[in-house]
Amino acid sequence: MEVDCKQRDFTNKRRIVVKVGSSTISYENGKLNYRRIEHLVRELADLQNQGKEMILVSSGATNAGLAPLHLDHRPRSIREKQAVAAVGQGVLMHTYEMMFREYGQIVGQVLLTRMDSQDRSKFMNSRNTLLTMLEMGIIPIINENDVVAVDEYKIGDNDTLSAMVSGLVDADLLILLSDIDGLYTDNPKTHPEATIIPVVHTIDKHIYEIAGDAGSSMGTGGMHTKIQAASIATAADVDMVIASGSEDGIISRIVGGEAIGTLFKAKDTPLHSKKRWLVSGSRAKGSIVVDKGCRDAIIDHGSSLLPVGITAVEGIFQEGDIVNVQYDGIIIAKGIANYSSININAIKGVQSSDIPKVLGHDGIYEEVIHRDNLVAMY
Ligand SMILES: Nc1ncnc2c1ncn2[C@@H]1O[C@H](COP(=O)(O)OP(=O)(O)O)[C@@H](O)[C@H]1O
Ligand SMILES: N[C@@H](CCC(=O)OP(=O)(O)O)C(=O)O
Repeated sequence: MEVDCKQRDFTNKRRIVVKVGSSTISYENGKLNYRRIEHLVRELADLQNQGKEMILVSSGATNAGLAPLHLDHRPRSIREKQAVAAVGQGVLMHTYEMMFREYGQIVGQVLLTRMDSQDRSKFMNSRNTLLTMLEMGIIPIINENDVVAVDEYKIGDNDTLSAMVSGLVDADLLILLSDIDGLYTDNPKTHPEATIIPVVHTIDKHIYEIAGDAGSSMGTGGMHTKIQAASIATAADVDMVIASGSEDGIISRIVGGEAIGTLFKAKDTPLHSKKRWLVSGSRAKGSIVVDKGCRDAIIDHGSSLLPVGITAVEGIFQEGDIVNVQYDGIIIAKGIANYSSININAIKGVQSSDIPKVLGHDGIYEEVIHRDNLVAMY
């Protein structure tokens, strides 16, 4: 983990995704914080006027549905939460639409589920719509489609959704606004002595270990989902900043290059379309666990994944499915498997030249994942 307090050069960042959490745009009693929303809208509109392309990922539908339904807390059951979100999403959009109109901006609602990016053609469709909106000067306002998204179609948190969106539209910068002003060495709500980390260059196990759960009953996922988001964004070549949503003017200051919050540096390896989809849209069906040598070959040398470095296989998947590659308990890469989980189990630890001996006619590939179909996420 390196620390770097230098000014950041964000002047060329043109396409910017801003994500606001429920805790940023609502009060603790669940009601909307109009003052905050107004400041946020004003900043986004102003940056759009400067020629930037702004995209807003906004949480808060569930909270915004509480007051109209005379509820004082979020319901427990998923069905009721979905019904409340259906009401709240309308309230939220109406509020944004009115406020953005005051500043002469047109907004469009985009509700996504994992299904909308799971296969590559759907990924490209969602991408085309969003890019067309940007071309037309529309500010997309995105949330998960909570009303229909359950189980396997659910992304589950808007930190991850905003990182996926950033990859989907080739964003230059992702800003996560939260109730905390960055990643700390420990959860500052329980460890007041914790200090902020200004820059993270590599998202390693230590970074996951210090990231805890949500600080309020309103947030989903806490710092952990923000680190997952950073892993997707930086692998998709997008810089990401976590900063406080309660400071007025913070987005402009970040875009202006002030060293605020925690910056997660992009990998600086522009990705081709297929790899972009692998990182930002696809969902893994299982995991391949590798040893240290294999980890180093993939991360440090961009090598293919060979059977000799595999120690275990998790889940059931087929040849051609997308899988995570794990080392030491964290996901270090994502790729398309050349073999099924059953066959990988049979060839794990084996030299590539011996694959045909183990698998017979099925053993046609030297690599379990070819480097062209493998993206590092570490
Ligand atoms: N290492 C850490 N650094 C900063 N915050 C942390 C850390 N670990 C856990 N947290 C908690 O994560 C919270 C932010 O996540 P969350 O409540 O989900 O916010 P949001 O609603 O903005 O998405 C913080 O308020 C804090 O309590
Ligand atoms: N889609 C949900 C929010 C999910 C979510 O990630 O919330 P948060 O942690 O506040 O960003 C909603 O609009 O209520």
